[in-house]
Amino acid sequence: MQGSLFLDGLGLLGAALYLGSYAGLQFGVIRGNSALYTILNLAASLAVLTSLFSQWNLSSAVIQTSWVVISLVGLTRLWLLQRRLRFDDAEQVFYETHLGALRHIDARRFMDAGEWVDLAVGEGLTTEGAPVEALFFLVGGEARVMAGSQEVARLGEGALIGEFGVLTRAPASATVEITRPARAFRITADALETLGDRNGELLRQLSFVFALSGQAKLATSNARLRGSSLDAAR
Ligand SMILES: Nc1ncnc2c1ncn2[C@@H]1O[C@@H]2COP(=O)(O)O[C@H]2[C@H]1O
Repeated sequence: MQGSLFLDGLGLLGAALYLGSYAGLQFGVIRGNSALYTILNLAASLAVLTSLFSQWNLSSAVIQTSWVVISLVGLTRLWLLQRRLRFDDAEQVFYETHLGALRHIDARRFMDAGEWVDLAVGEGLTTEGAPVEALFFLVGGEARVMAGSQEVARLGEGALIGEFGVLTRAPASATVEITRPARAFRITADALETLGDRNGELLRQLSFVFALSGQAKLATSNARLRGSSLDAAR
């Protein structure tokens, strides 16, 4: 008798969980593709399924068992997706420095289309006047930026290199060469083009990211020029 009371209670709890999750979905409190929604449905179906042991009903058992299986498949799919979207430490730095405005999945696609490379001192990343073949993102190390024979900047951790020309394949505005061993994310102009053909929104976001980086560099260069012309005038 007590056991049957317990099972009835469990059945009612299951019903409450079903109704609560459905109401949450309809009222916009819970998202249908969230883990929470699936977990509530899993708990509801397990509770109702267990409660059937007090009063067996085959069709209800079939529904609840199917609900449990579908929920478990859904949760496994969500877990696999989350795992795939995870960034390692270097990727996380890249994401936080430049790619925060991108959807997680698009940042993942972008990074999957490139590779991480170790760059030795003397290695050239761009050659002034030659088409930009790849974009680099530096993690550590250092590179110098040469316009003709003049050094115009030094770039280190967090810098993008090649962002002006990589999408348009314009001639590089400067020659960039590694001066301290660096680890870098590298994505070729070809890979970016393929990515952009498939995903126009990602291309638009990347253009924005590259423009922001270029703007910051221009502002730094202008400030330096302003400083040196003031020095010259004194
Ligand atoms: N004044 C500058 N300061 C910092 N970086 C620069 C400067 N001029 C050129 N660069 C970098 O050198 C790269 C050469 O290729 P891009 O012109 O595509 O993009 C350029 C920038 O990433």
